[in-house]
Amino acid sequence: MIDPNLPLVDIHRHLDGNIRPLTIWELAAQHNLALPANSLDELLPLCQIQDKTADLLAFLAKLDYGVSVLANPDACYRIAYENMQDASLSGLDYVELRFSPYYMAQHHGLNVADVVAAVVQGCADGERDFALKYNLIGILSRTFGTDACTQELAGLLAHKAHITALDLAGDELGYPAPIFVEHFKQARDAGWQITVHAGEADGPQSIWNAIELLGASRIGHGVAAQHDERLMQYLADQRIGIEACPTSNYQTATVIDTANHPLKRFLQAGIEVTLNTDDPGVSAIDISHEYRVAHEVIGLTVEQLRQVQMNGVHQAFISAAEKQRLLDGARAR
Ligand SMILES: O=c1[nH]cnc2c1ncn2[C@@H]1O[C@H](CO)[C@@H](O)[C@H]1O
Ligand SMILES: [Zn+2]
Repeated sequence: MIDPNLPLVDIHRHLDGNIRPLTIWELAAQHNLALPANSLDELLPLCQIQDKTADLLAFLAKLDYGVSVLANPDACYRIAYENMQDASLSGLDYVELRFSPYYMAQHHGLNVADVVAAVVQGCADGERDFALKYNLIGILSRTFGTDACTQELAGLLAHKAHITALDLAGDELGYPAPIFVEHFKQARDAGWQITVHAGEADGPQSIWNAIELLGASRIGHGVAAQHDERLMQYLADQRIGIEACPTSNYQTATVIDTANHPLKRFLQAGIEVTLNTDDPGVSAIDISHEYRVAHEVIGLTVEQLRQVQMNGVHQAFISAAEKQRLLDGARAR
């Protein structure tokens, strides 16, 4: 299903939604933190999805266990480093890891910029040890409101050169794009690319807002675009990519069943759809699972899967020369 002669990338992957359960367990023990579980087996159903949740917010609550054990910057370093190892083990040639430093800092009152520094170092060491390319995307967690996002942005800007893009994630319905216009203006001024979670819990207007008000050149999920023909045409014409994450969309009840995911429809409309994992640790999946689902459940042909794989390269936040290096590397194996 995955073509070994093409690069394999994952460009929508939350590193704070991919904390190993064993690491959660070990960090809790190391820092004397209580978990509502007496064993690793009891922890699993708390921090991983069982089939599906009622809605996006119920899904997002599952991420809280992982970040609750980030007691110091070393713990943040560890999960970043392990994310690079996980990405390498799943066969990725290139990964864009996104993270919300305010969310990671919040439980233990860590300094936001220190969290960013630890993540930057963990990923850089992981790149050296596990031989895969990466870029980091900073997240503003909209759920905490505009003031917290101002702090979060400042922490990310303190390490501006190590961050490639800015994203907006969390409660899309409660905290819509228009209240973050100023944050994203600063991000664009810093030279960052923009991708925004939109059309996941809210409708097509949220996607228009992400593009027109925040400057998004990629859209996370974008499921609601299927209800707006003009928007689908616009995404195709402007080559604004959709970062599709089908299993996450099923688990958050964004789609009723995976077979009805609009991935195929988007491809037919000429949109550069990519295939990604979102929160692989919480969803208990990996990238090969998503390709299998796209083929067996959503019904993409082998040729369409190859198209999706290539779209990931096209939409990656890297230069044309770096894209060519990925293509050459894959062809040579
Ligand atoms: O599928 C998703 N939709 C919206 N927000 C998400 C999703 N997965 C994780 N986060 C949010 O991203 C930040 C951590 O990286 C947190 O704000 C978490 O709630
Ligand atoms: Zn996401």
